[in-house]
Amino acid sequence: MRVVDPRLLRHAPSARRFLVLAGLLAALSVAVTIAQAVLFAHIVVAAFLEGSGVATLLPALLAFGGLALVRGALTWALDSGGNLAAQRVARELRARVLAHVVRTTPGDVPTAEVATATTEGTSALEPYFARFLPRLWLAVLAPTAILVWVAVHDLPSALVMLVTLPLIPVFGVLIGKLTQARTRARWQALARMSAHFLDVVSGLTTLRVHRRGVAQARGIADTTQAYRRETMGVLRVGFLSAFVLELAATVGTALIAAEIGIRLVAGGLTLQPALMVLLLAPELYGPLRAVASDFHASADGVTAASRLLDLLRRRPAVAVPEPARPPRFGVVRFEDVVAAYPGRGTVLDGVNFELRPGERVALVGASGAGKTTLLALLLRFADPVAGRITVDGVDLREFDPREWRRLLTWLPQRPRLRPGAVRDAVLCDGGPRIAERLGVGDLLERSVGEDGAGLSSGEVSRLALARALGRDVSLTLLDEPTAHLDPASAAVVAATLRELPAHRTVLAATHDADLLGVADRVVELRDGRARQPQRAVTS
Ligand SMILES: Nc1ncnc2c1ncn2[C@@H]1O[C@H](COP(=O)(O)OP(=O)(O)OP(=O)(O)O)[C@@H](O)[C@H]1O
Repeated sequence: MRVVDPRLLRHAPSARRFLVLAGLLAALSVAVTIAQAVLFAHIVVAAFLEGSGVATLLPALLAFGGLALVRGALTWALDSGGNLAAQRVARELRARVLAHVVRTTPGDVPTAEVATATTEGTSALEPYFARFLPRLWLAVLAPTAILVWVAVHDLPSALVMLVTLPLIPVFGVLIGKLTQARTRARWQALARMSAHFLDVVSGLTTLRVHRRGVAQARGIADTTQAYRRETMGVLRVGFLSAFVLELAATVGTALIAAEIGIRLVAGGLTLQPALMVLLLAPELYGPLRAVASDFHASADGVTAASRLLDLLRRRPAVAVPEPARPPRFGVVRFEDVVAAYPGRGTVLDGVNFELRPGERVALVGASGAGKTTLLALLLRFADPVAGRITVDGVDLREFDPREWRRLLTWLPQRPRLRPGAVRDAVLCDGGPRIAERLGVGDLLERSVGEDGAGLSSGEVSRLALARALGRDVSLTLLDEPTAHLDPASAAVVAATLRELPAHRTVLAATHDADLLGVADRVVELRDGRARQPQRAVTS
């Protein structure tokens, strides 16, 4: 596992800036630490061996106090800078991931995974930035600078330091390997728990109907227990690592103290360098010990970040050329369009047909014939695997899908409303009037919860229809618009379609006789092809 993922630096500019800033602050902090040790040794020797008075030592004492303040300020700056960077990076990554997943095929998004990674995952970045990264810099800079400084002033002590120092990284790596496996297992358990919970909640009605509620509660308890076990495992490794590393650092410092003591007694060393080395010894091991014991925080942060970054690696479902052409509506032509799903094979196998501006076309075909798939291609949820769809001769792939979708409205088979005030969800040019005609006008003052909670599915369908028909756009795509409606409402939909302004083009997948009556043309999908357009049956 890399302690700093280069992709993180690429995708989150705040991470790059913080890494540079943390390096500078850490370098300053190391310089201040060394200066403090030198000053302290000087003050002690001057006061106790040379008998200097307070007046003589005042500048040195003031400088020492000043350095202590600077060191405190640097530690504070590193901490709060880290917290700030973590929040910024979390925001940047969350925005990127969410913007990216909406470009992948709807239904193909691992919802629970995205939810976990962008909430729990991003909060795991906080200890990583606020603690681990600054300490990583200190762990690189402090031992190097202290070793060089001590080597210049007392070579034997530097040699002892050089021999004992690797103890900590060695223990750190051993424990790190254990931490890494444990952390990965913990994240997997968390993702499993979230996905399972989401599945259960979305299927709650079905579970109640089939009296499977209690069994599912047991399932939730089991996945929660598995997550608890993994979390405790990670904590155990964390405590173990803290103990082992503390021991290694203490042994290292003790060896240096013993070596210095012996040479001091034997007269091979004077007090000032001895004191300085003794003061610097804990500073040599300290940052390494801190970074090694924080490895589990880093492992959590790195794992969380790499899960977010992996989501960014998911290829978008549709290609977007740079620069994308601004879309203009016109004649839509399907030219030998082939569509396929992995594991299902070809659904549309050379579809050819034309949709002229202002036409009302009904799309019919047996269940599974590919009507929804054809609408999905027009919506650019996917691109044809062969052939092309053109708008006034321009390949649909030339346009930015988001810009293209601004020219359309779409009523899916299972429509949803944005949670909140119903009026806001349906707010569009003619929406409220159509809602009124469909008998759901009074619902506009109500509010709707997640997934349509608080409204019946028929009410959601009618409100969504009002939204789709009410927006004055070029192309309206309707997928079984009357499937969940009573005959009276279906007749209103047909009448509304008939009254739509002439410039609006409508393509509706339907079997409803009323709607077929409104259509200028009927296109039938059979055996993966669009059959010769027939004249619509006029009502
Ligand atoms: N995401 C998917 N992965 C694999 N196969 C799929 C996927 N979506 C649809 N299919 C398959 O593609 C075929 C066409 O599906 P599609 O939903 O386009 O048909 P449809 O004509 O709209 O059917 P219906 O009238 O029942 O809504 C079906 O056999 C379906 O099982």
